[in-house]
Formats: sequence, C-alpha cells, structure tokens
Amino acid sequence: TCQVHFESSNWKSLSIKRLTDSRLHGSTGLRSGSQANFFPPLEDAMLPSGSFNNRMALITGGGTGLGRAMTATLSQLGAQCIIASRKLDVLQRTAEEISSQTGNKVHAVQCDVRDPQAVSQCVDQIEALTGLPDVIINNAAGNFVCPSERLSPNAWKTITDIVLNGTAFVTLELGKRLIQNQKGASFLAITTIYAESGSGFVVPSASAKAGVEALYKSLAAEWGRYGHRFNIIQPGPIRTKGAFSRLDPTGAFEKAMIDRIPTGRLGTPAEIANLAAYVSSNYASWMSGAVIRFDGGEYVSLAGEFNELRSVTPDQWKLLEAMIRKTKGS
Ligand SMILES: CC/C=C\C/C=C\CC/C=C/C=C/C(=O)SCCNC(=O)CCNC(=O)[C@H](O)C(C)(C)COP(=O)(O)OP(=O)(O)OC[C@H]1O[C@@H](n2cnc3c(N)ncnc32)[C@H](O)[C@@H]1OP(=O)(O)O
Ligand SMILES: NC(=O)C1=CN([C@@H]2O[C@H](COP(=O)(O)OP(=O)(O)OC[C@H]3O[C@@H](n4cnc5c(N)ncnc54)[C@H](OP(=O)(O)O)[C@@H]3O)[C@@H](O)[C@H]2O)C=CC1
Repeated sequence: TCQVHFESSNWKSLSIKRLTDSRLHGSTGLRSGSQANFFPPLEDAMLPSGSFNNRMALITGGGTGLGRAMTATLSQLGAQCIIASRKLDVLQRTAEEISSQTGNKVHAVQCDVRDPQAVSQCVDQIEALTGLPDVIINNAAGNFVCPSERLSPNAWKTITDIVLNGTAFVTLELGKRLIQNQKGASFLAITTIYAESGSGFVVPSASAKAGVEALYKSLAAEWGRYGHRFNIIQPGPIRTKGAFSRLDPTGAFEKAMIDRIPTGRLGTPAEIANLAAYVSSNYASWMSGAVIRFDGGEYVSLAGEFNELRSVTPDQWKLLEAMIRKTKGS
C-alpha cells in the first residue's frame, strides 16, 4: 500500500527549543533530497552589471531576510537603494554593509507601514534623499502560525495591517506622487504560494496576501496608463530567521516540507533576489499583472491528488499494474 510519511508529526519527540542562529542563517536547506543535486542554486547576480545604474529602488523590509538579499542584488547592479522598516538600527547596519560591498549608497529610513502618516513622511524623506523611486518592492510582512480559534482581534489586525494595509499605503502614496510627477515605475509585491490556495494556521497572512494580489492585479490594469507596472512573486520556503522562527519554531516541519518539494531543497535568498531584479528591470518592461510562483514545485506537489504515489516502488507498481489490468468491466 502507499503511505504518506510524515515523520515530523511525532510531537512527543519534539523538544521545544528555538533553532540555533547557525541553522537559521545558512543560505540553503540543511537537509535536501538527492534530486537537489540536479538543481544547484546559483548565487551570482544574473543581470549584466550596471542594469540599475541611475535607478532608485525602495525595498520595504529591506533590512533582513529576502528584502536584504534583494537590496544587495539591486545595489550590486548599480541601483541606489532605500530600505524602510521599523528597526532603524537593523536598517542602518544592513545599509552600511551593503554599501561598503557594492560602492553604491543604501539609505535607511524608519517607517511603520501600518501608519499612513508615517508612510507619507517616509516618502517625503525618500524624495529629499533620492527623488521618487523607479522601483518599489513591497516586501515587508508579519506572520506567525496560530490556530484561528486562538487569534485575538488585535492579532488579526496586526498581520492584516502590515501586509495588506501597509502594502496599500506604500503603493498609493508613491503611486499618487509618481502620477503627479509623470514618472513611471515598477511595483513588485512579495506574497506567498498560499495566497492562492489559502492555508489553515496562517489565516490572517493568507487573507492579507490574497488582498495584496488583488490590489496589484487591479492596479496593473488601471495604472499602466501612467507608466506603472505591477507584478507579484509568490515564494515557497526560503530560510530566513523572520519566517522560520515564526512558522516552524522547533524545526519539526522542515523535513516534511523538503520532502514535498519536487526539486528537493529550499530556495535561497539570492535566487529570489535575481528574480525580483529581473522583474523590476527594463528587461521585463512588457511584464505587468504577472503572478510568478517561485517554489521549487511545492504548490503543484501539494495540489495533485495522486502525487503521493511517488512513494510507490517499481515492484509495487508491477503489482498494482497487474491488478488494474486484471479488472474487467465496471
Ligand atoms: C512548516 C513551514 C515552515 C516554514 C515555511 C516557510 C515558507 C512557507 C511560506 C511562507 C510564507 C511566509 C510569510 C511571511 O510573511 S514570513 C515573515 C515573517 N516575519 C515577520 O513576521 C517579521 C515581523 N513580525 C513581527 O514583528 C511580529 O511577529 C508581529 C507579531 C507580526 C508584529 O509585532 P508587534 O510588536 O507589532 O505585535 P505584538 O504586539 O507582539 O502582537 C500583536 C498581537 O498579535 C498577538 N500575537 C503575537 N504573536 C502571536 C502568536 N505567536 N500567536 C498568537 N497571537 C500572537 C499578540 O498577542 C497581540 O495581540 P493582543 O494580545 O494584543 O490581543
Ligand atoms: N522566507 C520565506 O520562506 C517566505 C517569505 N515570504 C515573504 O517574503 C517577504 C520577506 O520575508 P522574510 O525575509 O522571510 O522575513 P523577515 O521577517 O526577514 O522580513 C520581514 C520584514 O518586514 C519588516 N516589517 C515587519 N513589520 C513591519 C512594519 N509594520 N513596517 C515596516 N516593516 C515591517 C521587518 O523589519 P522590521 O522588524 O525592522 O520592521 C522585516 O525586515 C515577506 O513578504 C514574506 O511574507 C513569502 C513566502 C516564503
């Protein structure tokens, strides 16, 4: 018979401890399936150097994780970047590290995207520092796993405010000013594969990310006439401290997650940074309204009803085939 193996659901054997920093900071998955050898991640910047010369890029949540990787790639390709989030010390450290590596200025601007007034002040600061950006990446997010019956109204509000309202405030504030200045721009939103399917245990995030996708698809249709493109990347699992410490705090689900990814490994921050750079670049100037799933095949793997048959061995197939062929009539 075919069985689904889900070893990590053995809760009794779990010791509830946080993952160590070294596990969290590795760029690729600790464990991977043997097929991962076919799909090695390339870490170098993909676009020609200078692709973002004379371009300004705003990356929300650019101080950590995937936003930091996107900032590093855009900066390496010549962009002047502005990173914005709540923790100014984290932003400043990242900005200095990236600037010193690439030789291109990275500016740090404090901003809580939940607060429309703070967003407006942040955009004032950006205008004074660099002028209005050509590239806007809405990457900031909040999330945690939690059974929905345990969510307080404020827990719901906190996640949906950061993800949906925050993205809307940043997009609308910049959009209006860009329109006024007759300046074109590329907007990119980072969502997730479950924005499409929904997912239990991350319901505020799933709801808000679905809203972000509706917002970006709608504006792609409406604001093309102002020179604005809107696209969406749905990442699958990529190890970052921010995500993994809130979605899999014990590390118990990692193996099951990797087992269901057809390419046999997690994504890396550098891989998504290359994709984000391409989508935000002039090489993609005909791309608007696109939703790009970037997940090593995890979504289709979760969706296909018969995909668990991957665990059937060749001998078991002989048996199954013989049984099926023997069947006559209905
Ligand atoms: C098995 C799978 C493993 C990995 C899978 C990987 C990939 C799959 C797809 C992944 C998608 C990922 C999507 C992401 O968005 S990951 C990004 C994660 N990064 C962050 O969340 C960074 C920012 N987060 C934060 O700052 C905080 O976590 C928070 C809570 C979002 C906001 O902080 P803030 O200080 O503003 O809020 P608090 O005052 O602490 O809390 C507000 C409110 O929420 C309640 N709360 C907080 N934490 C929890 C919890 N864990 N469970 C339940 N409720 C929680 C808190 O109690 C407050 O409510 P009240 O008490 O006031 O009612
Ligand atoms: N890593 C993964 O596997 C996946 C990630 N994603 C998405 O990728 C994006 C990046 O996530 P990741 O890098 O993993 O996680 P991080 O936690 O590292 O990134 C989230 C960023 O959002 C910022 N942020 C949170 N709240 C606010 C706020 N109120 N105002 C401004 N900024 C805020 C944080 O900075 P600060 O604390 O300074 O405010 C932080 O830099 C998110 O959109 C996430 O949903 C999607 C699918 C999978």
